[in-house]
Amino acid sequence: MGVEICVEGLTKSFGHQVIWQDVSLTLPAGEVSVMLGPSGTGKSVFLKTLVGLLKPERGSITIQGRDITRLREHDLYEVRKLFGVLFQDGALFGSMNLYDNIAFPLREHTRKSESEIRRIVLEKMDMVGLIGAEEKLPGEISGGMRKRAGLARALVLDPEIILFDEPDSGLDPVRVAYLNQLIVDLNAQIDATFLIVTHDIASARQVPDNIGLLFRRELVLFGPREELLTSDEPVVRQFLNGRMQGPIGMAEEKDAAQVEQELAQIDEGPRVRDLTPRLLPGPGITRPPRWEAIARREAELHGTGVSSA
Ligand SMILES: Nc1ncnc2c1ncn2[C@@H]1O[C@H](COP(=O)(O)OP(=O)(O)OP(=O)(O)O)[C@@H](O)[C@H]1O
Repeated sequence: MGVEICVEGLTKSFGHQVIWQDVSLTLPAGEVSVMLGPSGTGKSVFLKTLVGLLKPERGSITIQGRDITRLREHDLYEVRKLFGVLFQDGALFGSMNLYDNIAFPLREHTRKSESEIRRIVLEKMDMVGLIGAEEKLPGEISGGMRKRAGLARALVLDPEIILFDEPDSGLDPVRVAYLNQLIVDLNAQIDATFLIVTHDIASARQVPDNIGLLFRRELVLFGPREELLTSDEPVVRQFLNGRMQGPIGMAEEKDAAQVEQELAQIDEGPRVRDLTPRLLPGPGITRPPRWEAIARREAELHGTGVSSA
């Protein structure tokens, strides 16, 4: 059923450069959360810190009752097995075919027989729609297929938590739509806790239960999707609308007077509090109770007449 991750007062610096400070949030078990933020605000650093690859200076990350920032390497190794990570480029080995790439964690971290490994690898390749591509090399397939192969590899150890680092980067809008549907379907099927770092606002509007935004070395907001999508916070409005006017500058922050002047000139008209309908698991995917409840709520909100799959 996925596990909860509780982050409290987390601060990460490199030398004198503070990346973010005093970050507190809870990723609820089994839910999908998205982390947004301008480039360079430390979203990837946040993912690496959660999985224990980077050590924070202050704060705690509690998973299954243990603060992983204080674990020794051996115990951390055990906790890492709870995680599956989809890196930006899929992080596949270029010289290995997809089958061997996806089998790699099983061969490295388990004592399973080759026939058992085969069963698991083909099951995960089927889940991400890659059956038939076992012999392909990463260089012979499209970026979208590489992402799906990376996702299949992230799934083979049956993770409780999956971290996605910009799963949509480099994909065309149609492939992004397919990938989003795959993410929602997977969440319904495996019930793990998902955290997705993305720049894609359309995905952030449709996919998650919760959204967070990092800016100016702080977590500006983290909460239910509806809360962020309808927030009046200037940085949130600027980010969601992808416009230049507001606190986020080209490379550096703007001064307060300039921001105030820019905001005064914006005429957004009547606030369109459009809550984009949530993406639901596709037909053929059995909806667990959590997704049934979401579908009912969506149907009430949007009058879509959505019923169970
Ligand atoms: N190992 C490291 N050592 C020193 N500085 C680092 C290290 N890793 C990241 N940084 C710095 O941390 C900051 C945040 O980087 P990060 O890649 O997490 O940003 P991001 O929000 O994911 O950006 P983008 O959206 O462009 O991918 C950057 O200034 C980067 O140079």
